[in-house]
Amino acid sequence: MKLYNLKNKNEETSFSEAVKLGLGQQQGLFFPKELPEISKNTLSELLEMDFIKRSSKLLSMIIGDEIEDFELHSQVNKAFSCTTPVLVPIQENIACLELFHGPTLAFKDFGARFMAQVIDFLNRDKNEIITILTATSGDTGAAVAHAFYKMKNVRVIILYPKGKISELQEKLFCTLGENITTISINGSFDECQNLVKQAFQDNDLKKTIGLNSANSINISRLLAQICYYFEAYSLLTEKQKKNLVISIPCGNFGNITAGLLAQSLGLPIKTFIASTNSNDTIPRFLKTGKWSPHDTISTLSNAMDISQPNNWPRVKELFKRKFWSLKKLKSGSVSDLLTKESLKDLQQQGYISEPHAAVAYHLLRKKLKNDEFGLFLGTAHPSKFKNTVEEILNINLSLPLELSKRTKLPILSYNIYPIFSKLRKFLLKK
Ligand SMILES: Cc1ncc(COP(=O)(O)O)c(C=O)c1O
Ligand SMILES: N[C@@H](CCOP(=O)(O)O)C(=O)O
Repeated sequence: MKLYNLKNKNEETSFSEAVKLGLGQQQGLFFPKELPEISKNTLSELLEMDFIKRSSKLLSMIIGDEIEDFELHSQVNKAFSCTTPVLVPIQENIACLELFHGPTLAFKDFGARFMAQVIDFLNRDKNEIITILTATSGDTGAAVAHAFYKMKNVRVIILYPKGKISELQEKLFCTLGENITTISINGSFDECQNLVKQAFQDNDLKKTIGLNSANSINISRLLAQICYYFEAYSLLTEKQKKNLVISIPCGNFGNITAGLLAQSLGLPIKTFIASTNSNDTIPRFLKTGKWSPHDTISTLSNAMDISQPNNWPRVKELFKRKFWSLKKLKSGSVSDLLTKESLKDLQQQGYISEPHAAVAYHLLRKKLKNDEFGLFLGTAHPSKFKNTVEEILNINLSLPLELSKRTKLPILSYNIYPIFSKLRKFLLKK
């Protein structure tokens, strides 16, 4: 597989190099040079396979012969076997694809766990120290911390906006210790993400600490996420497959990039809806053609509180390469008030959800036509937002073991201001 840097198309790399580099020169994201198209016959064969076998096959088709099939299969098996997606019918024409049955109760487990397997493979028999610097608005941090926990020669540093993630999200990754260091930043997620990008521009630092990132900057994260769109499709009836609309709760736009890549490979998805909370840079851009991010606003769906979505250049590139019009992409933003109403609406139908999925559900209901079938993605377990969900729905939620075993542990985080020189000092000292 060859990839190029979106900021400098002359910079080309292999998949392994792109995974090791994370980000290209001038903070440019890597993007696949070839976009294979799967024939109808191959697609039918793939859809007959189980999740692990199909995902290994798909990733092998995309990545090529850089990683042998048996090795890739073993990586996918280790990464995905504890995170199987579940399809839950809500109404006759709407279902939720739950992607939160992994160890950290969010869809981020797919990408983070696959990336950890690839890094482990690439670093095997080498004694290089790697520093995985990652920014999180709540869920990526936990998935990355657990995926790389106690991995030899890897240290993980996670930055998150202080006071802007849920208490339980924080407990899930800031209580681990060992090779996991967490830093709360006095600022927004966007500032955390900018610190990560700045670190990549510092060549001395990069070399000294063996810098990498497990944000969706890293292409391995997104390739892994393509796989669950195929799984979703395989779980539908023939009628449901016909006019399939998928609504995705969007923050950094990694999830939707993976979905659009799945579509570009030949998965017959009719429409995607990019659903955001009040951090609506993309819906406004699609409406007006103007790029004008506002300051990041705190909302109920905190993991989507992102005003400069990192993956947007990849979405734009894909549309350009496929000669698709951006008009094809539906979008919208949902206020906290409507998020609450949607959560209650789901509760009345017997389904307990959480604010991120509720944003996607709201726009799906609004935009779905009579002859269409709609899926919204359940990206996190409701218990990660226990206080919020309990208050809105007037219920008591019990905690899954993954969370309950961490609630009493102390938070081990450091705290700094979003100033790069401070982070640099920390990274060199620690
Ligand atoms: C629960 C949840 N839903 C949705 C999102 C948004 O996903 P993406 O950043 O891939 O757009 C996130 C964070 O990324 C999240 O943690
Ligand atoms: N919402 C994410 C933000 C990080 O984005 P990613 O695309 O790099 O995973 C989170 O939960 O941390």
